[in-house]
Amino acid sequence: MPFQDPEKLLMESPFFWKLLVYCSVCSVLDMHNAFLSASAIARQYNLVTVPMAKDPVRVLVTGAAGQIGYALVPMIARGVMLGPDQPVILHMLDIPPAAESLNGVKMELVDAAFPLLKGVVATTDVVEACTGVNIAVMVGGFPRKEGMERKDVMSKNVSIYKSQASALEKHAAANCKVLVVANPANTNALILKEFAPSIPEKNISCLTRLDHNRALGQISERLNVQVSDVKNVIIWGNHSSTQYPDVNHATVRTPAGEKAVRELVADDAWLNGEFITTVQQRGAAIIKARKLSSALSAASAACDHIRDWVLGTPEGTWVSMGVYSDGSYNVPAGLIYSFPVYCQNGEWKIVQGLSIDEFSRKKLDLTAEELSEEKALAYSCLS
Ligand SMILES: NC(=O)c1ccc[n+]([C@@H]2O[C@H](COP(=O)([O-])OP(=O)(O)OC[C@H]3O[C@@H](n4cnc5c(N)ncnc54)[C@H](O)[C@@H]3O)[C@@H](O)[C@H]2O)c1
Ligand SMILES: O=C(O)C[C@H](O)C(=O)O
Repeated sequence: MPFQDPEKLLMESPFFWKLLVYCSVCSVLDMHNAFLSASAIARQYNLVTVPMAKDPVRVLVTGAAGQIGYALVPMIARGVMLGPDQPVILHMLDIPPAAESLNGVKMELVDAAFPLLKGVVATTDVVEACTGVNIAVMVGGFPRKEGMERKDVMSKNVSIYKSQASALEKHAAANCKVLVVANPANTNALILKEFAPSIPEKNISCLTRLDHNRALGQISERLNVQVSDVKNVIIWGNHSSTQYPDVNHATVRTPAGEKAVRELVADDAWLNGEFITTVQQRGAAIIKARKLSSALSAASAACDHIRDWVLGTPEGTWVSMGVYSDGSYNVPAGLIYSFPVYCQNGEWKIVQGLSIDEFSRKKLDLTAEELSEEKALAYSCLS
């Protein structure tokens, strides 16, 4: 049932008004007490059906003054992430040089008068930001600048994720779900996991849903079908140019039933070549076109990721999430690697038993190797 304001529902009930008049008389025209008495009686005796309002969920967005943050926070406040009946309290963290801009975002959130938004914490204090949060979307990080080596950017970001891991571990709500967006997303998530040992590994993930959605988009354009009719692509591995977008199990809903993407595209050269490189390089193509990295699609994918994780994936549909490898599909355990997952009751499970051909095997191994190298580099930066 959609969320309805209980007080408004009470006011709309003719019976409530009769009761109110009666209680007013009894309270000798003390209307405030009369209202409280009438609503208490009405609720106690179930005279009016009033749905229970949900408690707000606290959602942390780090790097909230940045460009993904600016696209993401209104989506969360509108119910795109957790549903149209779920009130939220936004916790927004950024660093002191961005404090004024962060405050501007807070002002805009107030001005937008989102009915689901029950509070905003805008802070540069990591402890205040993390306190009591149920969901943490980690977007904050140091962008790569001209002349910087890969190791320099890795070094800055893994130190941020090491310190924010401790703050989340100590101050977030029990069972807080964490999504790392900032690059290198898989390795930042791994560092967060390693330095927050009391957060269960099943609660830490990284964003590869943007790549998954990009793959759906490419197939939909190629076949000229609705993107919502395409499903079960897979992104394996790293959110980098070694990721493997795999369509071997993907299908399209057609008037004649579900058909395999490979059969409909009927062009293996395209599927094994240009399709893969287009998805792998899409982030770079956006940077080239916009002179900025993707933001609205990244924010939308972050909402998709959390929504499916919390509310479940549709029957027969899987999505891609960067999660802690348990050795499934012979991917080395101990990496944060993107797998196909089903979600139910707030938990993800890796889809098992999919066939992996020789072409795919090489691609799964290549991206795993890159992740192992990143892990070693991250540890060398921290030591
Ligand atoms: N995984 C994905 O699919 C995906 C997609 C797009 C972008 N990204 C990555 O997301 C990150 C954010 O992108 P953006 O375009 O919003 O960048 P941005 O530079 O616009 O914003 C980053 C924000 O993080 C803040 N920040 C820096 N250090 C911080 C810290 N220690 N704590 C809190 N905040 C901090 C900065 O002040 C800034 O406001 C980048 O690393 C980008 O590469 C990932
Ligand atoms: O920020 C980037 O390097 C690209 C980003 O991860 C993306 O996939 O759009």
